[in-house]
Amino acid sequence: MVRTTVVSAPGKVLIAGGYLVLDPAYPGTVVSTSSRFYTVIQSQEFLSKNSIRVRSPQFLEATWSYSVLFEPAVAVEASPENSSKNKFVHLALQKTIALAVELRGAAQIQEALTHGFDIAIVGDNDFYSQRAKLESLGLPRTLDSLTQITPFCATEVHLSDVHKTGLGSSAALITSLTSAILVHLSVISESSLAEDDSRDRRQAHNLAQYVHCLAQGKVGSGFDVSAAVFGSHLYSRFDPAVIQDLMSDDALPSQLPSVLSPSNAAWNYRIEQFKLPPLTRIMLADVDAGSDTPSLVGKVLKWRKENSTEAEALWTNLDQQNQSLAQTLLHLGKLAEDDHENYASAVKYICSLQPVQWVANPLQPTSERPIITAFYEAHRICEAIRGKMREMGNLSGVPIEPVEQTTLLDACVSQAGVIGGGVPGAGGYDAIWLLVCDPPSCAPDQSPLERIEHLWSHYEKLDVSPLSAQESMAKGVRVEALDDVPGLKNAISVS
Ligand SMILES: Nc1ncnc2c1ncn2[C@@H]1O[C@H](COP(=O)(O)OP(=O)(O)OP(=O)(O)O)[C@@H](O)[C@H]1O
Ligand SMILES: C[C@@](O)(CCOP(=O)(O)O)CC(=O)O
Repeated sequence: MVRTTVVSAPGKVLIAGGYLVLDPAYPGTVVSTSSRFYTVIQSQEFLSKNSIRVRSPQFLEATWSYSVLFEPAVAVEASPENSSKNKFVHLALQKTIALAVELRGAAQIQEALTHGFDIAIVGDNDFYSQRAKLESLGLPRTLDSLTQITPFCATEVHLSDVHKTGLGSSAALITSLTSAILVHLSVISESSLAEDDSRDRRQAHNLAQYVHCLAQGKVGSGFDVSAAVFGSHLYSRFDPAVIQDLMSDDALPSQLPSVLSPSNAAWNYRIEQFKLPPLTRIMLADVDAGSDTPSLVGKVLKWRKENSTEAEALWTNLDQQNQSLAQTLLHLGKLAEDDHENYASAVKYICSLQPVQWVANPLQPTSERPIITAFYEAHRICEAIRGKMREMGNLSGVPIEPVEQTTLLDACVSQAGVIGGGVPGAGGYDAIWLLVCDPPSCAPDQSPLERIEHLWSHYEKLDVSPLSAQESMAKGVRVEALDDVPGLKNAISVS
């Protein structure tokens, strides 16, 4: 029987904390998405000993072959016949196998590679823009249309030409790939990877975080990898010094176990529980081809450095608003837990009213009032954060929430039942997020979801296409059964 390991990891949306989260003093609020990357590893008799073949069947000419050498030192070499390079995949193989050899000994890893590994990697359709596909199928840009596209559908382009949607494909890919190899080589156990804060999960985090930094050639805040491993949370970054010694070309495999160890206290990232309130749903839109995040980040950080007094005041204010938003959303979750009936009834009530009307009704039952007030507070804070992010953009000369996005977001957040929204992460032209009420059994003409879909699909000033992602119910990285993921077996089968 072919031995198979499947590990998935979610994408992310940073709803609050863009730029600030680069500084360990300021937490960011990251929501992990139902859209995931999947890595499927199969030990195949037809592949030669110590060989690894990696395939990304959603792309043209996306197969890469590698050989694992154990002498004189462990190394993973790309085949000269590969038609392209994939730095992310290559580094993931090199570092994960080197760590595995250090932790389990070369003999165990060599034994596991008696039959070569076939590794297939696929991402949910949400990671890549589906506008062209919807158009070619003659389908309107709605959530329902997205369900009609084959899961993990072929993009018909080379990987380097794909239009990504900003959900953090590389972080989800690296996390699912490195964790899948660790599980397949029995370096970490399936059951322990599933536990919230287990050693194995932290081991998977430290490795993925390191490989992602190496592949990107820089140490970002790391919230994307952290969301891929742990799911939604409030994230405060780690000190880059922890991996500094491993970032150079001279780094030795023997350094990996201690630096990447789950017991290494220098991994000082902080994670606090977070999830969106019940009966609400995040909605994401792929807006327009866009902005170049690295240059946005560079400019904002330069402005902050050169204008430290003004920046300090702005950062402090934004941080207060960011934290208030997270706490208000968590408080709503608590209110729902304490009194689900009144909570559900309050959600239903605000569903058909614009935010400005939510707290205007003096006849509101007192039992629902604190709930509605908290929803209004969340709305108000989202708007305040948007204002401050615009200010950051204006001051640093960067289109964080450019005027086109402002017009679109204003139209969205004034709809009945919309709690708030903004530009995710670094901002720019290419995406927006909204938090909308999503009560059960809502008549279509009463549903905020449908109102937003209608607004987006009829919006003439910009191309706006929904993504199907919701908040992930499963927390972060997880082992899957190949047959249980709809469309996965088909997507990875060799045609
Ligand atoms: N399906 C895939 N198969 C193999 N490699 C992939 C795949 N998707 C992404 N990659 C790797 O990740 C790299 C893209 O990384 P990059 O950092 O540009 O993405 P990102 O910023 O995470 O994207 P996003 O816009 O989704 O946030 C690609 O060059 C490739 O090496
Ligand atoms: C600007 C920044 O804070 C967020 C970038 O987020 P995104 O890639 O736009 O989702 C950078 C970072 O945190 O690494």
